[in-house]
Amino acid sequence: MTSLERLSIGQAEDAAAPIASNRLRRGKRVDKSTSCRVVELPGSMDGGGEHQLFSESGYKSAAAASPALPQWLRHSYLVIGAFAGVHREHARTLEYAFRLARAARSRVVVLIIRSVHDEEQVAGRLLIDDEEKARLLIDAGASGVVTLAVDDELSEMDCQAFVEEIVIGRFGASGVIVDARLDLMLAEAVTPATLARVTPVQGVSLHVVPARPDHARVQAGKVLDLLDAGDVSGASKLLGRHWLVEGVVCHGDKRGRELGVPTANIRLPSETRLGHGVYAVRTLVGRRVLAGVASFGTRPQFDDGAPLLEVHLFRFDGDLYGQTLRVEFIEKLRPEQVFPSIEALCEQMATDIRDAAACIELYDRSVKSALTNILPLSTTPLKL
Ligand SMILES: Cc1cc2nc3c(=O)[nH]c(=O)nc-3n(C[C@H](O)[C@H](O)[C@H](O)COP(=O)(O)O)c2cc1C
Ligand SMILES: Nc1ncnc2c1ncn2[C@@H]1O[C@H](COP(=O)(O)OP(=O)(O)OP(=O)(O)O)[C@@H](O)[C@H]1O
Repeated sequence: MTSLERLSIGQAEDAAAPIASNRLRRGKRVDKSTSCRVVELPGSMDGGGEHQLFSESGYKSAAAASPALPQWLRHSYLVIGAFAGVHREHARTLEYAFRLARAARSRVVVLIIRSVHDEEQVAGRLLIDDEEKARLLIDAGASGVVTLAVDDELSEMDCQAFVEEIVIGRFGASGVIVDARLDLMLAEAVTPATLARVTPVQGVSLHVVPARPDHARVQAGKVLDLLDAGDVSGASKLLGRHWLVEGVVCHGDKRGRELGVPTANIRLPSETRLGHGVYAVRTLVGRRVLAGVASFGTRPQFDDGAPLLEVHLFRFDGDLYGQTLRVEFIEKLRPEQVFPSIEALCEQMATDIRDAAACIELYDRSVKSALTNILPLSTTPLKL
């Protein structure tokens, strides 16, 4: 999703209607309790559009409430996995699928099977939610993303039923691409081995992306440990993109402007494990990406209150209250500290601003010279 605007979220009835418009309806945040949602992404949806995404909270509800997959997405290559965190390991599988699809002049649809473990991680903002995953996968080049949670119906399927009812029945897929370590816990484990037994009989090609050795694999847990330690650049390397958060700007203690550094305050979920400290950030404000410096923590200098993200944007003056910002973390500059005086804190903040500006300038230059595969926030791509 290039504009990174608010996604349009349909409720159950919307889901029954075909998506016919490419207009983004500015809506409320996703109601996670909705049984079935259709998320509409920008792009040409009429006459064989490119971007479509369904997110469903269970197989049964999906089958009952959602429309059949549009004709133009049938006979695609189907990538199946959990996509927890959407990191470079997933990009590798996707890249494989894109190559196959290009050669066959076909498309790639991603089927995300969402696990309970994944949901727990998402709740703590440690991993990204369905909406964010879908944005990344669509940006990376997938034509459709469907998310299914393992409900009673799905969990009772063996591999054959999974292939017959979902891979063929729902998607009409011509090929399936999976990571060698796929292990979906249904009534019978869905793994490359069980798929290999079933798919040839059903006329579906199976492509297994070979596993890399353990030490070379990216695992969501490693990313989380790095975030815990505030090592956001290390986490970015594993993710193949920057870790980011999204939140609404709320009112604070009216100190920022007095200190000469106004900060847009964003409350992150209490479980957020990002290490406290001062970071160089890039922030999406409307359609503009602005460099800035952010402090995440308890402000020991003043109150040691609840952790808060405070973002000071460079070359910006305006009212941000109530706006949704997306903040991308580039580099940690230092830990939160207590200074001998407010003046000393202000001096340090001036240094932080200079350091963050230099850090982001360097980052921008390295992106332009293509030395890094982490591209600008507005495209949030996945790269190998
Ligand atoms: C670049 C930067 C560095 C900061 N460093 C610290 C720090 O080391 N210790 C601290 O207690 N607060 C730190 N803060 C938080 C400020 O104390 C806070 O932004 C200020 O109190 C304004 O709060 P308000 O937005 O609620 O008015 C920092 C803020 C910024 C923007
Ligand atoms: N360059 C900037 N970066 C961040 N916010 C800015 C900037 N310029 C103006 N603002 C506005 O100023 C606000 C932050 O100001 P300040 O830090 O003084 O207030 P606050 O802590 O939110 O307290 P209160 O809302 O109670 O006045 C932001 O929410 C935003 O609306």
